[in-house]
Amino acid sequence: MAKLAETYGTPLYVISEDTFRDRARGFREAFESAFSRVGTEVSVYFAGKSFLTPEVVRWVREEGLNLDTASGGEMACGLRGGMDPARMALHGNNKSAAEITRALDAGVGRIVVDSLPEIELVGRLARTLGVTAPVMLRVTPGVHAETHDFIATAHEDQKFGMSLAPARATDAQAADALADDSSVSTQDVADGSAAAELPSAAMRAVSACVAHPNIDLQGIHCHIGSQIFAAEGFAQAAERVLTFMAEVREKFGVQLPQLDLGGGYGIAYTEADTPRPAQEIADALAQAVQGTCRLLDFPVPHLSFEPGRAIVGPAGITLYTVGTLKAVTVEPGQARRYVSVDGGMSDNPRPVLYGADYSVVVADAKGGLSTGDPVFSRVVGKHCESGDIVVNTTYLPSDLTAGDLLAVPATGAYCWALSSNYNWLPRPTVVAVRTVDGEGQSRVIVRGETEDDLFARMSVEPADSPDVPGS
Ligand SMILES: Cc1ncc(COP(=O)(O)O)c(C=O)c1O
Ligand SMILES: N[C@@H](CCCC[NH3+])C(=O)O
Repeated sequence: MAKLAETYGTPLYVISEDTFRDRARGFREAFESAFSRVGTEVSVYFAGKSFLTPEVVRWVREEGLNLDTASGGEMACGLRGGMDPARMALHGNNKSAAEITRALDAGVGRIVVDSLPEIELVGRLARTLGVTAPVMLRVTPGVHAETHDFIATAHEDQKFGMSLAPARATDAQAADALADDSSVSTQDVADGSAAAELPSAAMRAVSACVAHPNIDLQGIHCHIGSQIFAAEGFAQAAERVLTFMAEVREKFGVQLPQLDLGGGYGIAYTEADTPRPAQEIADALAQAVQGTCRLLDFPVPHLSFEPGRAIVGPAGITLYTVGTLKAVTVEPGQARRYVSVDGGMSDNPRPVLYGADYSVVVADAKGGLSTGDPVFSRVVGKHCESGDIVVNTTYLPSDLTAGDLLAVPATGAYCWALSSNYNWLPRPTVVAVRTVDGEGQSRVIVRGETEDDLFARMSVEPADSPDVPGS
């Protein structure tokens, strides 16, 4: 770590290619083996939103995973990294016509449609291009995942997906649908008597897809949220979506061949987190899917999964250099030492966004040699925000001094991906490390930004332009 910091400077994101590959392969093999025992195949998509560069795309494809993208930019990165478009998925609750056209043109394997209006848009664009769009429908199964509200995505009152719950006449969308349906009178809408007849948004979406000649409806997608430990939520979601697929079969005579259960598997940020091994999650899910399919007399579909954090999160570490140290009285007789480092919320906004906890270790030689007592500490960044916390509560040795090196583990996911230039801090370098023939190697996979990079995108008036009088 000290050598990396010396070579590349800090703050520094360090990504272990070996850990990434091991975890990517581990997830793929765990899901493949669990579901082969219940007689079906699986595809594992790496969720690119967690951390994506062309180099990462190469690791993903070499390990036999597919790629989940959530924007035109992520899709472009996948293509630039050499991913077969057929092995890519495009997500998003507000895809632009340009993004959809690009996906159709490139031959992206699945477009995960998020809303009723999007079906119309995808269908129209596919017709214009003379192609058939491969579509999955994202539904919200109404599962309340135990995680931070901002990263839970399967309950009703949020922006993603289409509800499986029957619509009520009071719903704005439902009222529109009823108004469009000539078999229902305005009076029925007004007094709500047609409500029981009204199908869910998800069922109406299936109906629209089935009717469209340029849409090939392949299956259903759901994603209950992120950083989830309990397998029950995933199993419950699978059960509800499979029940819906059986209803689709009954209503439309169509047996959808694909079920995508998204990602969301939690990782350990601190010792308090207890993630389950991939094999355990996969086995539990395979059992739940098989059990539900038996009950419904529905053939087990092809399954897909989209882990992001669980693959890249533990592969990343951020290195910081200690700067200012300050003791603050918390209450009489109790002090907290504030340890400021040379980065913060611009390279990791997760603590301020989600109250996320991290751990920290001293990463230079002193880490191993220190005889200093542990001191109650908080590691903070250098930004103009008091919420700019890196590690909320920790103990660091009393002899910690400016210039020491700290390492924060488990920063591989949603740190670089969410980074910013707040306070004009250039984004740090990302260096990938691996072991070849017993030798550690490192190389830059994303060059750190310089001030010139930041100025390069701005109009800069010549220094001799006149000041506004009086200013
Ligand atoms: C549709 C979808 N798939 C996959 C993921 C990846 O989630 P995670 O990184 O928690 O595995 C997300 C993010 O929550 C998502 O929205
Ligand atoms: N950005 C979130 C995860 C969002 C997952 C994408 N839907 C996090 O850092 O935990």
